Amino acid sequence: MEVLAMEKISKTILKQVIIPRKPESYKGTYGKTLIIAGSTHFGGAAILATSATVHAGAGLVTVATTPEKFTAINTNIPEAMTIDYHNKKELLAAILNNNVIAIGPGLGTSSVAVGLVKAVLNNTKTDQTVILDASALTIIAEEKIPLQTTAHIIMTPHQGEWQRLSQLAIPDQTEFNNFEKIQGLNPDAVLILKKHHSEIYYQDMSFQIDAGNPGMATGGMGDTLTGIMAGFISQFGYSLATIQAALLIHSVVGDKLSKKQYVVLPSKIIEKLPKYMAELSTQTK
Ligand SMILES: NC(=O)C1=CN([C@@H]2O[C@H](COP(=O)(O)OP(=O)(O)OC[C@H]3O[C@@H](n4cnc5c(N)ncnc54)[C@H](OP(=O)(O)O)[C@@H]3O)[C@@H](O)[C@H]2O)[C@@H](O)CC1
Ligand SMILES: Nc1ncnc2c1ncn2[C@@H]1O[C@H](COP(=O)(O)OP(=O)(O)O)[C@@H](O)[C@H]1O
Ligand SMILES: [Mg+2]
Repeated sequence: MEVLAMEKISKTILKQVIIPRKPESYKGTYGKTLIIAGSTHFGGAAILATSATVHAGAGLVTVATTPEKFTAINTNIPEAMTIDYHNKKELLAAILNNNVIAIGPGLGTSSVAVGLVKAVLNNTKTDQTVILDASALTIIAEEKIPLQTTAHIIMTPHQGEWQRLSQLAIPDQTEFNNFEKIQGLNPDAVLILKKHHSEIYYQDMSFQIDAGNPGMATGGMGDTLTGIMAGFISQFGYSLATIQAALLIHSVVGDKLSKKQYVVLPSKIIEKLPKYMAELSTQTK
């Protein structure tokens, strides 16, 4: 039986992580990120994840998607580069060349998508971070693909996706059971379980955010979190603090917007990020 509440993540983490940029820096300083996302019916997920990554501060962002979405992506996020994820050679080069790889938003579960998930898990290594979200998690669950990369792994399921992956019905997704399932998948993987007051499982520690609201129950909200997570790790480096800050800022901005907006749009959270990050980075600690 769970008696103690999980540790809450304090907002001070935001000021610790979001520090002023060094004058001599350049785009390479803030990391290279590859977003593998989108398919015929889910172009918006790729746009939101990519836009969130760019707005969160990743130095160079490439999106691997289906070419029919290039125009939409280039129009919405001209800062991002595009590659065709059907082109195995280009895709492999991109997997090898990026520090952070986020895969899954709007990818669907086609045979092409299955191949993309396998390509990422088979070709990433120690100094990289792989963020597994949405369709990538569904594919891993359905195809029973082992999480065998030596890269850092962050899984970001909602409760339905975690049910598929862990076989735990939602009422059974307790702290104890979740830790046990992570051990079976990959003991080094980080789990971000998205819900009202989302949870982080990191090594043998667990944390919860005390932010977020039902106005955020809007399609594309998780795709946006994936982009923020990718952008933060790319820019601030992989650490527990970076993961906590990315998860928290998404909901803190969501809460700010919900004061005046009944429904919180993912694109509005993205738009607000750079200004809020500037405010945090200049505040005294
Ligand atoms: N604009 C775009 O392009 C968008 C594209 N998107 C892309 O669509 C793809 C499919 O992703 P998905 O999350 O929409 O559907 P899926 O994987 O079938 O999971 C839903 C199942 O889980 C259940 N469920 C239980 N608890 C839940 C919870 N807390 N939160 C959510 N669901 C919960 C739920 O139960 P129900 O709602 O039926 O009660 C249902 O049975 C993926 O690639 C994604 O990136 C979206 O991001 C939207 C915007
Ligand atoms: N009632 C709620 N309270 C707090 N946060 C919520 C609520 N509903 C949704 N969210 C947040 O919105 C996001 C939804 O993610 P997800 O279901 O993956 O969206 P999508 O796949 O449509 O992009 C998560 O970060 C979740 O925590
Ligand atoms: Mg999602």
